[in-house]
Amino acid sequence: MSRTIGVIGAGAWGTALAQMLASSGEPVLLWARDEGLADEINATRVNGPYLPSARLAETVRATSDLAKLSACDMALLVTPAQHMASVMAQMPAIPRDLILCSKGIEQGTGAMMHEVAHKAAPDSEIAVLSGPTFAHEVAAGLPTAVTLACGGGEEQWQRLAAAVARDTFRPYYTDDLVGAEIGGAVKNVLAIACGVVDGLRLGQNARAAIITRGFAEMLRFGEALGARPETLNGLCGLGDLVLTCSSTSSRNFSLGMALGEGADPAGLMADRRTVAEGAHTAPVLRDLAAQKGVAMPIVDAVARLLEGAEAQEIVRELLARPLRAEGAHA
Ligand SMILES: NC(=O)C1=CN([C@@H]2O[C@H](COP(=O)(O)OP(=O)(O)OC[C@H]3O[C@@H](n4cnc5c(N)ncnc54)[C@H](O)[C@@H]3O)[C@@H](O)[C@H]2O)C=CC1
Ligand SMILES: O=C(CO)COP(=O)(O)O
Repeated sequence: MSRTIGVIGAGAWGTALAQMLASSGEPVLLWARDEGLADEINATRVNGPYLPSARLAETVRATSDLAKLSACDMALLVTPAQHMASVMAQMPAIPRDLILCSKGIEQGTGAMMHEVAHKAAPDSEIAVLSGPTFAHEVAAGLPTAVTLACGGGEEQWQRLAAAVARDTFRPYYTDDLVGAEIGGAVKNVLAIACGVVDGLRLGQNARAAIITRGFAEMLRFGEALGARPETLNGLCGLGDLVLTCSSTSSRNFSLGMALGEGADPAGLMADRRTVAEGAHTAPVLRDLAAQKGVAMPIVDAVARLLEGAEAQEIVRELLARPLRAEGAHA
């Protein structure tokens, strides 16, 4: 068994996590799909297409050979949510400890990421790392705190916390995998909604209203799926919601802004190299909420906008909804 930590996915977040882990001198093996990118990272110490701001430590080695990651005893999975299953299926063996870092829900199956991972690797112990974490800040060593949800309970937490905590990277424990995943998946959709508000110049009152009413949607959906409210009140829920709903550094927020400014959704999606997970999560989240009888009007609005509905019309509809008690469940 190699003591090297594996990071599967060399987008912005996988690269930042690799650099954060390597900051203590640890060897880290980073998998990039594209052989040319792996070579470029090894030769220049920079991931130009996805995280140009960071110069990577010498102990980060990139490879495009997934089989090499199978030899690690711990791996962070950092692919876009929709590609996690296909990447895992290509691995000859899956490391025992898996830390899932993607934020989304699988289209077609409606599966959460830990369900996708468990199906592909029933013998692995699964954890979820999620929270307010812009990749470029983590790579720069700026202070960051995350939720580390461990399905294997406190024993796994002791092992993983020791492996991923660093001077400026601080994990907090929970055993609530579902809550940790719902926070990250739902906040991406709400960040799109906040971007739309900005793009339409609807003001900061409206943004605060979307964050608060969106958080109520996240809590309702979480309750229906068995998440604990205190998890969603934490870094992976409220923390990440606040970060991504108020910054153009968020790809989801920026996508929403462009929609609010009148861009064509299909064109926006076709032109992307980076992932805006909320656009993939919105339709599947809307369907899951409907199946569970959970009212999520803001999520529904984002899904319709992405299907081409007119933004001003959606806003009129949201504002015309019946008046109700703030704590009401609908
Ligand atoms: N960038 C950030 O600040 C953060 C991102 N995340 C999450 O991490 C996950 C990955 O996002 P980023 O690293 O930001 O990605 P990115 O947007 O920087 O890069 C896109 C990634 O998708 C990969 N990709 C494209 N098509 C693929 C395919 N068919 N199979 C496998 N991989 C494919 C590309 O190789 C690249 O690594 C997402 O779920 C995101 O929500 C979580 C926290 C922070
Ligand atoms: O998840 C993130 C920060 O916690 C990154 O957000 P975006 O994917 O919207 O850029």
